[in-house]
Amino acid sequence: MTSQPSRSDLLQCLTEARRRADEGRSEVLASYSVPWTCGDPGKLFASNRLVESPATLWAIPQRRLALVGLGCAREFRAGADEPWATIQQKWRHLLEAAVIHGDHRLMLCGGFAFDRLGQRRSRWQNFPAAALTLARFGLCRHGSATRLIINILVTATSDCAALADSAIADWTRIVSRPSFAPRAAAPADLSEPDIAADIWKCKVAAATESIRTGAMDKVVLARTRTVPLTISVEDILANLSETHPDAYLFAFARQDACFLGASPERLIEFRDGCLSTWALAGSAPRSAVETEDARLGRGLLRSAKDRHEHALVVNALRSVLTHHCGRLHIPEEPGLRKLPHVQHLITPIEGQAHDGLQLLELLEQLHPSPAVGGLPRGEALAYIRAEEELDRGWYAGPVGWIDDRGNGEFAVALRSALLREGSATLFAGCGIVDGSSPEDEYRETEVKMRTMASALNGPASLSRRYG
Ligand SMILES: C=C(O[C@H]1C=CC=C(C(=O)O)[C@@H]1O)C(=O)O
Repeated sequence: MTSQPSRSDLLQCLTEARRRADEGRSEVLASYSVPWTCGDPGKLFASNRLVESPATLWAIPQRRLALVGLGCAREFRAGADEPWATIQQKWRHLLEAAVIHGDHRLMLCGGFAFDRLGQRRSRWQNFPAAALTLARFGLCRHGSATRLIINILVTATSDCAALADSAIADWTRIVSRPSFAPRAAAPADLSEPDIAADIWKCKVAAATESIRTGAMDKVVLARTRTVPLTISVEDILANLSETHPDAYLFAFARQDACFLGASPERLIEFRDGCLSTWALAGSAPRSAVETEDARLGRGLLRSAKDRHEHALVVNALRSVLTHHCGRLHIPEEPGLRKLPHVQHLITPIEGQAHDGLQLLELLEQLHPSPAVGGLPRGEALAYIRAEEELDRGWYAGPVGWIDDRGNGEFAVALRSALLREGSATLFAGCGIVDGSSPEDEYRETEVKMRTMASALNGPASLSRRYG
């Protein structure tokens, strides 16, 4: 069922917020929602991302879950030396006096840089170290039900009628904004060149040697590949959604840049104290031939090197979670997570958090897990900063959402690319442990980049799922 936003209901919500602001609050949130018939969330995001910045998209196609955020009512940030829990405190403070009209949850959506202390390069200039956005316009689809949400901050002097009118007019413009045509091929921006294959393999060899001599147990090294962008964001999202229906689809547009991907890795799902996280590490390619694919999977399950790489992640998650959980369930043996181009070892972990534990506090302790950083964490991060020669930006950082009850879900921003100025920079990394081979690790990053490479190649490549 679709209904237009009702001017009188929105005005009533805004007026009540102004009344509360008048009682001594500097600003009060008015949050209004109405049922909506969702078109294509990817299209809505893509056609508005340059005008309604920041724009956010979060979706799990298989679960029929999609969140789109356009524009900003309030953005919460944490500086490099501020705990992420401060964001949750500020969020709770804003919610205390909020006026809510409609049957919806209020949600922040956004992401965190992989390394808040790492060097910043220009390509990530609009992506802060931590930014969770309360969108001015939100679309929340859950199964067959979708709601349009309008969030507005009101002060004691706000003109509520003008706010209501401009919100309704802006939403009308948003839904009728046409899609962008696919961009013509533009020269790729190579001002920050990607590392040459030989040099990267030397880095892997050097890291393996460091590990062999006992400086670390594991380090994840990443690299990039930059290609011209010849396809629209709408088509990229449609391709990802079709090929990776059970992945976390995410897209964050900030000014003219857009970071997007299809992540296979859950960092945390948190619902009323029940939490779930996945250890995901250890990889093998897929094969289109079933028997060969099964052989590759068995080989991965038996590989001592991959089992060790995986166990380091499981143990690191266990040591964080034991402090915070009454009940904790960790299977003894990993299983396989099969994706279109690659298969991974996976251990799904579940627990019951102690009372009072906050999602963002836990998130900060879980990140970066050795699946994207290394072990010991401090040594691995220092090694990455010194040797990787890459600003990872939001790649391999947590991306996701948190709602007004403190529930939420965050994925690790893998299998992703940053689009900017006619080019797409693809990111991929792999865990280096004792016994890693530079050739194999290089090939593994190539395979991991295929998620984005094939989505960027347009519909023609989609039939070659294992190519
Ligand atoms: C760092 C990445 O993958 C991680 C997640 C799964 C498997 C991994 C591995 O086998 O190395 C990595 O730890 C990436 O995709 O860029």
